[in-house]
Amino acid sequence: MFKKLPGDEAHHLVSTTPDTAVVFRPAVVQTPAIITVIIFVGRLLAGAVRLLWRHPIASAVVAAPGVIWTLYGWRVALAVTTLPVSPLIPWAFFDRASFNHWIGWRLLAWWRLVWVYRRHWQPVMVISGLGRHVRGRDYLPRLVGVSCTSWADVVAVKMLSGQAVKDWADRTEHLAHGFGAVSCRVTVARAGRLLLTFPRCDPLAVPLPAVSVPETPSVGPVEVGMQENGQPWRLKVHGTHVLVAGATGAGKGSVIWSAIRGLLPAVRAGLVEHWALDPKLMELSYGRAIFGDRYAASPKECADLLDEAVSVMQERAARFAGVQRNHVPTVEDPFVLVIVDEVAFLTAYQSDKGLRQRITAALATLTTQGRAVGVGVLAALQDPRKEVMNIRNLFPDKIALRLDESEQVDMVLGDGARDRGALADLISPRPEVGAGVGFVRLETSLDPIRVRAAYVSDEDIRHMARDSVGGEAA
Ligand SMILES: Nc1ncnc2c1ncn2[C@@H]1O[C@H](COP(=O)(O)OP(=O)(O)OP(=O)(O)O)[C@@H](O)[C@H]1O
Repeated sequence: MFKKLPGDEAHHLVSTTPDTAVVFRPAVVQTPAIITVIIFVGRLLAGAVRLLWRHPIASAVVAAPGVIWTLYGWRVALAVTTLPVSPLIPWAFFDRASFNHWIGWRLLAWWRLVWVYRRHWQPVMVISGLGRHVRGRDYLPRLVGVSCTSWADVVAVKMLSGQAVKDWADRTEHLAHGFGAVSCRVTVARAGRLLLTFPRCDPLAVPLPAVSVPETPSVGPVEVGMQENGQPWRLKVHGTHVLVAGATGAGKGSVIWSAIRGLLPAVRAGLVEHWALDPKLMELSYGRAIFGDRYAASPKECADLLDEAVSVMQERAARFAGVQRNHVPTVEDPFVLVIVDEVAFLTAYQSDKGLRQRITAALATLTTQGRAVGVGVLAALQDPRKEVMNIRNLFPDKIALRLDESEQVDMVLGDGARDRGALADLISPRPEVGAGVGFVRLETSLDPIRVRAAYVSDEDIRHMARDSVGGEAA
């Protein structure tokens, strides 16, 4: 407590030693011990009443054994406490999934709420700058609740009035480290309410084997890997165009090959055709037999193949005009998926200006007009800068695998994607941990989803090529 001086007096103070701060001596008030004790006991009682009021069931569960012990002895108390819990043990052993669904995750959520989030809430909010300390009072965002899934804690928060989502998105690192997680993602639940996702473990840390080839022909969405929440990652290829961006070794090949693999039954049924452009001669050449004569490697061949795709597109557009607005794959008009490995080889690094312009024009035509007539483009790209790929915005769906620089994340996924947790520049460069890992934005949500593509090995590709040759021969 500081002795208060009226403002006028402070103005008229004259220091006899210039450049020396005026020091106000605090007035010390001795509080009688009895008052301190009364305040302490009062707070204790108020806390106990608040606890009973807020958590009546939990309090009863804890207090009941003590009461029974006192009244009937410890044997009865032990029997009463263990009997209701005993059926849970076999349940947890034999049907872990349903046990976790009904009991396990709720218990864990309660524990994480008490032990991690409520305990650290005040210091983390104040130090990260999300809470305010005004005239001795803390104004903190409200911790609404915690729920747990198999891999993450989801914390519901009510923001302080006047706060913006960006205030939180800018502090994901503070929040993650403050609550002992490796990362934090911010999602808007509704006006003023956020969901913060703190991963507890990483289900994508180990490589995924190739997804088995589907039984029935389908043009997608094709299962190409797994989402962070354990759900399959299904990639839409029909009715869109997809750009896969990632540094060298990021695993672009695994996305492309998983998509090709998932469409194989539809290829055999004649509903899909894969057209491959392989300017690096490394990736797609491995399964060359899958593409038949729709395979091009030299820039001239690539330009010719793209022009052919444009012709197919224009012929269909002329036929469909006024008859149908969307493409339905049939044997007569199959879905054509034009697959381009390292598209910048053809658009930016191509020394022949004439070919470069031809290829860029054909790609731009396909990506602007091909969707509705059943011609899609799936392209891989190492460097997403505009100078390298000036038509990248013509691809409605983009996937950001490991990127070299943080600025590249928003170039691929759109403004604000990195702030919302798409930390593609922090994906591990170790192939076993980070290859095929990336972020996507699904149509239904602005929030980026972390995914991992399944790894289609050389052996898998050999099988696929052999089967497609066998299939054709049959
Ligand atoms: N989904 C995946 N899961 C695990 N490991 C993978 C996966 N995809 C690729 N890898 C490993 O990472 C290595 C690099 O992958 P890949 O060649 O597909 O990357 P890329 O992005 O196509 O690179 P580049 O642009 O240089 O061709 C592969 O040799 C493989 O061992």
